[in-house]
Amino acid sequence: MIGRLNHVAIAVPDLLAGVAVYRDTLGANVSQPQPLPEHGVTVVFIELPNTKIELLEPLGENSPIAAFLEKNPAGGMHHICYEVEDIVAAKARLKTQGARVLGDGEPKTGAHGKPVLFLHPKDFTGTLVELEQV
Ligand SMILES: CC[C@H](C(=O)O)C(=O)SCCNC(=O)CCNC(=O)[C@H](O)C(C)(C)COP(=O)(O)OP(=O)(O)OC[C@H]1O[C@@H](n2cnc3c(N)ncnc32)[C@H](O)[C@@H]1OP(=O)(O)O
Ligand SMILES: [Co+2]
Repeated sequence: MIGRLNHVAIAVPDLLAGVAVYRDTLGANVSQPQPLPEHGVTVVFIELPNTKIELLEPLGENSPIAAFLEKNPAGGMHHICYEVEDIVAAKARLKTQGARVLGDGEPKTGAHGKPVLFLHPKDFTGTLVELEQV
C-alpha cells in the first residue's frame, strides 16, 4: 500500500536556528517558512536528492507538536511520511486492521496541497506516520 518516502519531519523549538543548521552547516537548499495555522505548525522543506526533510515549529496555542517538544526540548524526529495512491482506500484498509487514524479521521490538505492523514505512533512501532496522497 505505501509507496515512496515523501519526507522525514523533525520538530524544532526554533525554526530559524534549524534552517541555519541545514542551510549553512549542511549546505542544503531550504524553502521559505510556510505557516500552516490549520495544522498548528510552521514548516520549511529541505530538498534532498532522494527525499525531503520537513522542519516543524509550533504555531498557535494548540500545536500538536507542543507536548513532543516539552518531552524533547532540543527537538527530534517527529514523523515519517509515506506516499499512497488512494488515501481513502488506505484509510479503509487501516481501519479494518484496527489502526487508529488521528483527528476526525478525514484527510486534510497538507503542506504540498495534497490530502494527508496521520496514524497513531503506538500502532506503528512507536513512529507517528503521515500518509500523503500523490
Ligand atoms: C500536515 C502538514 C504538514 C505536512 O507534512 O504536510 C505536517 O506534517 S504537520 C505535523 C504536525 N501534525 C501532527 O502531528 C498531527 C498528528 N499528531 C497528533 O495528532 C498528536 O501529535 C499525537 C496524537 C500523535 C500526540 O498527541 P499528544 O502529544 O497530545 O499526545 P501525547 O503526548 O499524550 O502522546 C501520546 C503517546 O504518543 C507518543 N507520541 C506523541 N507524539 C509522538 C511522535 N511524534 N512520535 C512517537 N511517539 C509520539 C507520546 O510519547 C505518548 O506516549 P506515552 O508512552 O503514552 O508517553
Ligand atoms: Co509532515
